[in-house]
Amino acid sequence: MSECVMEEEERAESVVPSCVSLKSDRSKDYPYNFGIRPQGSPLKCQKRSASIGDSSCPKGEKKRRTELQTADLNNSVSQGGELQEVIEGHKISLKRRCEHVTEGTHEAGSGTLLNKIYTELYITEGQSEEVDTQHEVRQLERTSKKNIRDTPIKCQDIFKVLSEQQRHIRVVLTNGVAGVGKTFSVQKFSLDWAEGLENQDISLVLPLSCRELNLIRDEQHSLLSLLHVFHPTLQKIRAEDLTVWKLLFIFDGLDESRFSLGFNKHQLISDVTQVSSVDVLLVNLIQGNLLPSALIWITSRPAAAYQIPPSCVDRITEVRGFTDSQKEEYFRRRFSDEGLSKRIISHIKASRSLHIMCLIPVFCWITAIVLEDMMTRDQRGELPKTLTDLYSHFLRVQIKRKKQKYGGKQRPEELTEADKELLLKLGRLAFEHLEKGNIMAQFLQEGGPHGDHLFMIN
Ligand SMILES: Nc1ncnc2c1ncn2[C@@H]1O[C@H](COP(=O)(O)OP(=O)(O)OP(=O)(O)O)[C@@H](O)[C@H]1O
Repeated sequence: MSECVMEEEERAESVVPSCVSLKSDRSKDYPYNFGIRPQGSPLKCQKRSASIGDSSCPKGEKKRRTELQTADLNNSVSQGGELQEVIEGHKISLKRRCEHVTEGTHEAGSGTLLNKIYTELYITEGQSEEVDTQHEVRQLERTSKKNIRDTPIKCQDIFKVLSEQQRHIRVVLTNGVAGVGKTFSVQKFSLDWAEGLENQDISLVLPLSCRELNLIRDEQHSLLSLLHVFHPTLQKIRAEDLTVWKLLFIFDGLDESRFSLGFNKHQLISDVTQVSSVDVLLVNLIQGNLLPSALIWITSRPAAAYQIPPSCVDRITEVRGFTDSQKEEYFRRRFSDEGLSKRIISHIKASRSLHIMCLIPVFCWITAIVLEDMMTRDQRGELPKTLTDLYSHFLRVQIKRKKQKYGGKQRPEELTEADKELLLKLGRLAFEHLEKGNIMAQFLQEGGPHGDHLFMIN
């Protein structure tokens, strides 16, 4: 999909690390969030403390030890309670950030509820074999018609052992093309967990966006300090807690990572307090040298997934997008006006290319934005039937929204000379980068009237 999208409020703020906030501009909105179900941490602490005893001790020493054990136990119990609080706080904060997606001109955090618009995705275990070089409409058409022998799997089940042949699933790699819903899946998985609905055997879910990890690429960290940086609510968590709890690390958007993950040659790290470069920490986590019992979920566009050696991966899944009935469900959920959703659905069904492209959720979103605008406000124009039509209208709607949000003297529909110049420059930039084979690039336009703007060719 070649699109040049202006990054603005259209994307939800990344819910991952709040302290290193960078507005996302991948397919659109994102966020994550996590919670925890402490698996009785005080109990585990008690066990650890109680094992200190040694029957071969002399009497005085034994008494002293007993006293020490009791103190340690009390300490652990109170720390366990404190830990529980920290975890609950983290859960609440992540839930808050995960439950909304910010779209349109909504202020960050006040957008649509994820659960209102989230539509079940078609996810399979396994992945398509070949890299497809056909035009994307043909590609998608073939994909949707392909006799898929891979097994459908629900997002919330990706770490579950589903058949007798399967062993423990520690590392899951989820592939999917741009805009197919990988980040939304991460967000939904996290929200369900934070709300206590799914995967409650996991103590702590830790989402880390690869894009945001890039920001500390040149820094040295231990795994513990890295967590503190990206999840400040977990400041009080200690090294030993990480080994006791069942953790899930989620690395979303491997394709955006600028790390070179050297799986063949790297420093071995098994201590969560040992400082190293971030890429070395990631490799050790994925390989299981560091926190061997932690679960790891990596999402990636297919072209970048090769970075993870197959030997490290216990399960590969692929987000395939929406089936035909899920496409309809998406539009029904999105619009409370039933008449409008019916009209949109029948328009999409009548246009072969739009219908095929709506396999990809982000395309459903673009279609929804454009058709809603045209059907409710601008009824004169002919509805777009081709992709070029649709993208042109999308650009127009985005410019209009930007003007509505930031104000301005001219009518929102009108393009100023400056708008036209900017659009032509963006077009030229996109074209030049596509010619160079850069299918994804970000540019920062500094000093704009409303601060910096991030543009992405994607
Ligand atoms: N399950 C879903 N229900 C409703 N809308 C969805 C769903 N999945 C994705 N979308 C829509 O598609 C957009 C893109 O999804 P998402 O960001 O999750 O894609 P992605 O696979 O992570 O893309 P990229 O590889 O570009 O990061 C979302 O912002 C949302 O508008």
